[in-house]
Amino acid sequence: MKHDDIPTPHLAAIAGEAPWASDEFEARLREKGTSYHIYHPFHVMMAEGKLTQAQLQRWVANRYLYQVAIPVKDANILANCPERDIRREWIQRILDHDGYAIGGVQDDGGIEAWIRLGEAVGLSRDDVVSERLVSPAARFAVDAYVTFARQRPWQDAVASSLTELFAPHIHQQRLDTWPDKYPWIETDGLQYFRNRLTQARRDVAHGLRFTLDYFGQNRALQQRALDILQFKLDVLWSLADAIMLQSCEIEIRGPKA
Ligand SMILES: O=C(O)c1cc(C(=O)O)c2c(n1)C(=O)C(=O)c1cc(C(=O)O)[nH]c1-2
Repeated sequence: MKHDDIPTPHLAAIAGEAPWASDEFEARLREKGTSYHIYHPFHVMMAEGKLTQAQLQRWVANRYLYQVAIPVKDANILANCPERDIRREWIQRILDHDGYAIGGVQDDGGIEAWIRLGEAVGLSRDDVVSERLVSPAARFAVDAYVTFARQRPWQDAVASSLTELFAPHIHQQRLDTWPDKYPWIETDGLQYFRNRLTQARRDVAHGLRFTLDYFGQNRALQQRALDILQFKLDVLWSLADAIMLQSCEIEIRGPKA
């Protein structure tokens, strides 16, 4: 689908309207942060120290699905993108998560750091990588994101990564609250969150620059970028819903549920 061929009626209706200035467009994207999953009751409970060890373990185990999906999602963006300049910057995201060993330099990557987080909360490596603790609904939520990047124009998939605008705040919140609220977690296990503080800011600077520029061409595209960001916020919210429901089940039926 090409972007000059916008089928959605509400976008067609505003196609003739003047685009918002870039700073207003950016402010509207940032306003979407009010529905970020940091406000989901499960994440609020997490920050308040109200989760049991079993609940926190389920969160890490389910979120592993998202961690392994991200580089696959990014590989789909690369595969769909004919622009070398974009690919040169975007490829870094895959290296961040998968790690690399190039010319004697090695980085184990974010997926490995996430597995170590799993170990720090008391799971075994196999508990995490086998995905046997994940809920079916969490899998649907994560699949929706990968499928979006696979099937939609690569520019849409770039815009869908912009929830990362809000991610440093939630990573910092965990770094600030977990040592006090969950002192049983080894602090080495929190390295994933420390790494993401800089990686997410760099990613988002690139993704935001592109989105403001490309989707800034007209009002219909600007609205489309906002709709895409809402879709991605909904993916993250649904993932948290799935984890919260599963963690209620284990409270009721015990850890074998
Ligand atoms: O822990 C979180 O709450 C959280 C949220 C998000 C996000 O907002 O999409 C990402 C991450 N973490 C993250 O660690 C990460 O690497 C990441 C990549 C992306 C993306 O869409 O490309 N989102 C996120």
